[in-house]
Amino acid sequence: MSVDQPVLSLSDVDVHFEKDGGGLNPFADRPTIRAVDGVSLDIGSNDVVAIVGESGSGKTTLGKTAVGLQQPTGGSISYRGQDIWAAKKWRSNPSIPYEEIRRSLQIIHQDPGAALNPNRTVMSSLAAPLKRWQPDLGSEDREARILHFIERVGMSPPHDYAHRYPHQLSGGEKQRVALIRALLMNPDLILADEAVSALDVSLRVEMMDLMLELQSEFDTSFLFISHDLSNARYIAEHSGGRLGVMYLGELVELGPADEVLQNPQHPYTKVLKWATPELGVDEGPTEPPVREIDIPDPVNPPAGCRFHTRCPNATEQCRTDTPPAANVDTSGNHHVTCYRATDDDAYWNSTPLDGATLASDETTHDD
Ligand SMILES: Nc1ncnc2c1ncn2[C@@H]1O[C@H](COP(=O)(O)OP(=O)(O)OP(=O)(O)O)[C@@H](O)[C@H]1O
Repeated sequence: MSVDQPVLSLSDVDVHFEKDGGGLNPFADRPTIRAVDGVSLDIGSNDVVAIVGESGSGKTTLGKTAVGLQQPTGGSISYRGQDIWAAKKWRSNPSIPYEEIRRSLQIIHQDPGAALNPNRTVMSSLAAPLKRWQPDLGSEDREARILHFIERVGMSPPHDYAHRYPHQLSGGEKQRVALIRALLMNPDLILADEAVSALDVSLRVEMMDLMLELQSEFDTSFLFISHDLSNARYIAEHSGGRLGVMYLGELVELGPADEVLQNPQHPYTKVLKWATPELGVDEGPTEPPVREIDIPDPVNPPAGCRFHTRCPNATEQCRTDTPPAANVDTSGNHHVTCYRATDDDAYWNSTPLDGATLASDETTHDD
């Protein structure tokens, strides 16, 4: 294993589900939901990636797949060079055992209450996984470590909080306990799936600031998932991380947060930006920059570029061909899956679809 090896490497990952259906005919083909399609993403040490996209775009499925909870139906996913599913099935004598991979990849969910046993105190809930992963740690050291973390996340006095039950904690406090539980495992990466979405708006920034502080204190990588661009932006910008945009199962744009927001290249990223008033875009179109409001069904996504049915700049080429991910900056860090990112493509000679135009709307481009 090389030290330069990414913590996680997703290569051309697909996750397709069979949908219940077919009516009364048991032999009918079941429709396929293409929850994640062709996603490639490397996450390094001490790296932060925030993924944003509308409901149903595949964010949760991608996150679960990244941490080894969902098996991909195509492509591969590896932890420090070890294929996670080969390790899980103990194929080819894994260089990293699956248990080690599971410990290194932790999760905090939107609803931390659901992950806490209502009949256990905070101390007991936090001690259980530590006992499993570090059986040699004496009970006094274990308690001291837990109390230290409780205080570190701002719950003071720690002894008081340690003896509370989940129903005696606020939503923000439960989320802090979930964060401690993840950190106690000394993980390489934490998946935070809509981890602040259920909190009051006033508490969200506080919680995100805490995650950012702990991320840098422990050098833990974060995969942060949110349907809300302002939250995803906050995390990615404040950590100097990357922002990824998902649309109908595909990662359509990925790059440094500033770059993606100030110079969005995918027409869908421009839509998300338009729909996020917190980003301070005062000027620009009053209508969303799309031809169609409705999002297509992921069971039967459009051919070609999946966004072509809504895209204000779609051409015949977008309807029939799938654009490859292109780099749009010289450092090679900003990728976009759109023909418009390339200068010399046949796209520019292709006929615009009904209602579309090749011209950019500069007000949404350069604001
Ligand atoms: N286990 C499953 N079986 C069948 N379909 C699934 C399953 N999990 C997810 N899906 C479908 O896959 C698509 C992507 O779902 P996913 O939850 O990953 O999206 P999301 O972007 O996280 O949305 P949300 O924010 O609403 O959770 C959806 O159409 C969803 O219904």
